[in-house]
Amino acid sequence: TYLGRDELVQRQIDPGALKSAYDYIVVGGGQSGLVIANRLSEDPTKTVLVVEYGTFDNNPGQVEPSSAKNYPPMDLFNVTSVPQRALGNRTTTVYAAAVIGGGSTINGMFFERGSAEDYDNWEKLGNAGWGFSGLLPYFKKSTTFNTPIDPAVVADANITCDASVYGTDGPIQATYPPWVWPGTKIQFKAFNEVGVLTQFEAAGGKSYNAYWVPSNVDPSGRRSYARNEYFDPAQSRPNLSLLVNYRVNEVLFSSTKHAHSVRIQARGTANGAPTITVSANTEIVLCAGWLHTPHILQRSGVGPKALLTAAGIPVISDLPGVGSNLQDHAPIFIQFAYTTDVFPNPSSLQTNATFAAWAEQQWTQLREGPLSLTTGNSVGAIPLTTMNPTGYQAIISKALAQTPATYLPKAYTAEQLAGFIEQRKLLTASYGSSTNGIFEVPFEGSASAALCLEKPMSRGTVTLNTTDRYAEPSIDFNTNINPVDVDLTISAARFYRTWMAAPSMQQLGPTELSPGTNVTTDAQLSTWVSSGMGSSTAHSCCTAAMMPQNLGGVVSPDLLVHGVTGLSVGDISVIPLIPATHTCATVYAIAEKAADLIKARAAHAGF
Ligand SMILES: Cc1cc2nc3c(=O)[nH]c(=O)nc-3n(C[C@H](O)[C@H](O)[C@H](O)COP(=O)(O)OP(=O)(O)OC[C@H]3O[C@@H](n4cnc5c(N)ncnc54)[C@H](O)[C@@H]3O)c2cc1C
Repeated sequence: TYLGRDELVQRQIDPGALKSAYDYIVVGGGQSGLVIANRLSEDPTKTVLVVEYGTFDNNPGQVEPSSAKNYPPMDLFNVTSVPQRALGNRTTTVYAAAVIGGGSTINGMFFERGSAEDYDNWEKLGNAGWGFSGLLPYFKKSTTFNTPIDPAVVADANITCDASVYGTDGPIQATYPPWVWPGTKIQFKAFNEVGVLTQFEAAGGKSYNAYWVPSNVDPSGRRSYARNEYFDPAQSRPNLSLLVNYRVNEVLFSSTKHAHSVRIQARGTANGAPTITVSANTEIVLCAGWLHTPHILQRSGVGPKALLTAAGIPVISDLPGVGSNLQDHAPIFIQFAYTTDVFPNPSSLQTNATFAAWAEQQWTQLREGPLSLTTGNSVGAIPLTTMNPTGYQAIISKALAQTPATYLPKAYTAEQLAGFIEQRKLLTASYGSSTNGIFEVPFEGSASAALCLEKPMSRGTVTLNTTDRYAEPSIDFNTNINPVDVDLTISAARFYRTWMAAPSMQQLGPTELSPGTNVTTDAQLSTWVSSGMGSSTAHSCCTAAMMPQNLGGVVSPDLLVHGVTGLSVGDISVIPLIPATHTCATVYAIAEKAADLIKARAAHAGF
């Protein structure tokens, strides 16, 4: 159901109704912010204010499956990267949500977790309790898995799942939509033939090889996300307030470096326009996402000293890691066509009017059929040992022989270098592991795919504009700046060809369109990579990393910002090393765990 304007106005607060202080202030009402606000306001004695730059997207279409592939510009910040040196100086697309519910409101609803190794690596970077076993209770707490509504589809496609790895009463609903393109089964079989086995269930820490992935939709196929599952049920709590269309400019600190309030300003007003200061009695929690959490920290005097000084911002905590360590899953589109495709296939919706009409009717009358799909439900997360069995050792040796500073952002300090060297140890171990995906190949019956680099060596930055701190920061992914990332991508492209050459695939008649069969040498493939790769699959993260301060980290394992008190981060920025998975489910788990940590320390302090 959708709220009318009057109801909306009721649950938002007018700036005039703001109190001078709340127990908690959550900065950003995106995906993680709404989870944390819900959990903190479960205690009716605690007051919680959420300040969100965006507003509600009330378009009914935004909860339909078709919204998975259409990202409304009004729900995103209008930003691009700086020219990417290893991508022929192209600027690349940047995704940062600007709407209530954040990324969960607009994302592709591909709802998976990483492998156990992904999270165990976080723990190894100095973060006790953040390994897979520490996070699994929070993955479960955030999610309910519903039995797929069409058992015939499940049986026919042989979708296997183990509901016990999910929760039974978590807010976010997940299931398999009632449709699978027939070609998907052939693609699974072809994967098996080239050494990529099918997982029975990936979400229990086995997200590598080939597997099925549910969509975060409710049993009627509608988007299940932070707004409708975490915010709407809490909206009547008198202790929870939400202020929309306001930007948090800065966090303000006492002389003892305690974060006591935030300064906010109406969206769209000019620099120097009136601001309002609101205080937090207990804690301020930054949930402004990978782009703006570091931006707000930098504006507030928490960040690299040289940068802050250049911007004329007094240094509260010299944390060089704020805004660096940026990672994402860089994609490149590899294009094939099937000359003898099965019917129906994904392009039948465009090429066959009868089928398209049938699909439309299935959807409007029964909410079934191909239009129930979000972004597909199957993926390969291929270990490097499978993609390149004869070459992976050489890639590992090359990575370990590099002088790291050569490829890292210039501003990296000795601490950050030390942190990267720790990350590199773990990354190269992953390159040699048969239980961790290095490249992702999403598939749903189409011949083409986006190959996504899951474990990059390159590191990017988010940097404050020193002459206008309220302008959008400069975003440099540094995609493929480390040549190891190019080697990995070449391995993936060659392996895709191997997959297309598998015996079962031949019934579909695959033919290569791009890069083209004449593009074979490392040099040729490398040119293709530099001209075609993007920087982001909307999984940007890691810009306020949870790592020790002597490794360039920004927050401790309890998510408190190093060097100050009363300030924590609860969003995707805290990830130290990007997991080989789409990030939404992981963000729910982080936010659920963050809320428990925040509650526990308040109880301990007697608040
Ligand atoms: C287009 C898109 C498609 C995606 N597809 C998938 C997918 O299919 N599967 C998957 O698993 N993941 C997907 N993701 C990734 C996933 O949705 C995100 O990683 C996740 O939502 C990030 O959550 P977050 O809480 O860290 O940040 P966000 O949800 O982005 O929340 C940050 C919030 O802070 C607000 N904000 C920013 N600055 C300020 C400020 N100064 N003051 C106040 N508020 C501020 C923003 O408006 C935003 O609402 C996708 C993401 C996008 C953007």
